[in-house]
Amino acid sequence: MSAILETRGLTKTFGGLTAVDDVSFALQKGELLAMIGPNGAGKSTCFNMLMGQLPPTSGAVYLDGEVITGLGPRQIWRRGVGRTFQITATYASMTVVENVQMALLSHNGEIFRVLPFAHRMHRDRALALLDMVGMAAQADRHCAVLAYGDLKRMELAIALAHDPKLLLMDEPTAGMAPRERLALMELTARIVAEQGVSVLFTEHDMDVVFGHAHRIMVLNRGALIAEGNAAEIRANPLVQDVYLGGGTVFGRAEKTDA
Ligand SMILES: Nc1ncnc2c1ncn2[C@@H]1O[C@H](COP(=O)(O)OP(=O)(O)OP(=O)(O)O)[C@@H](O)[C@H]1O
Repeated sequence: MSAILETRGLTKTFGGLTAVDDVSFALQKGELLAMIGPNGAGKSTCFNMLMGQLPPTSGAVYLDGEVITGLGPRQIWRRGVGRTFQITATYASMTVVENVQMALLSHNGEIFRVLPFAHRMHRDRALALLDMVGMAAQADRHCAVLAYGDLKRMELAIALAHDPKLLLMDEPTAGMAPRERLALMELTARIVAEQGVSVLFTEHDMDVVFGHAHRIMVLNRGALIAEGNAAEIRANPLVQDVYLGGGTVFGRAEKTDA
């Protein structure tokens, strides 16, 4: 395996606060890597630096071995990094398939050139992507009437329309019911396995993390304090300390495994 994404000494300070503190990690190709940590640990700040929304104070980010530190979000996106957000952003007035078609048009740089014919373009590819996320049957429904879990699946299809080699998912299951969360992560794991996309995600639901991540990193107060597989992370005394009374957090996940 080789690294698709790597950070070295990534650091972000806001005034006197070090939100991300000298974080170095590597995400291997085809890996589903989770970044966890309590509120304020620095996960979103880290994501924002990876995606070019925030310049690091120091340190470097490499995509497929090339430095991308300092590039803007659009340049990084063009290099094959997709992102899903905590709050889903879609065109509510369009149908499901039209939203994915728009993403395909944007990916191909065709948006303005072909707007009058947009509804006809890339429909087959859009339907194939919707099929991949289990949404083909809802293709012609309007987004405004979709259940939240379905919107999240559509958002995944939109992210995949850009054919990303790396997908950054910031709390992909936020706002979902527990069973829906596991289903979305199961779907993500399947896409990782079948499409060869690499994924880095942040998540508060430990069942989701321990159920599906290949590897887990733990941030606390900006610093990377542990890294390993589910068993190693559960057994790590530092991690248990961070998740005070950690019995609650990790206990739930253990029950799922049993
Ligand atoms: N733009 C900013 N200006 C000042 N401080 C910030 C800014 N963004 C984040 N912070 C601070 O940096 C720290 C890390 O925040 P961040 O949002 O990255 O944590 P997080 O792990 O994503 O938290 P959560 O799980 O609650 O989303 C926090 O103390 C936060 O208050």
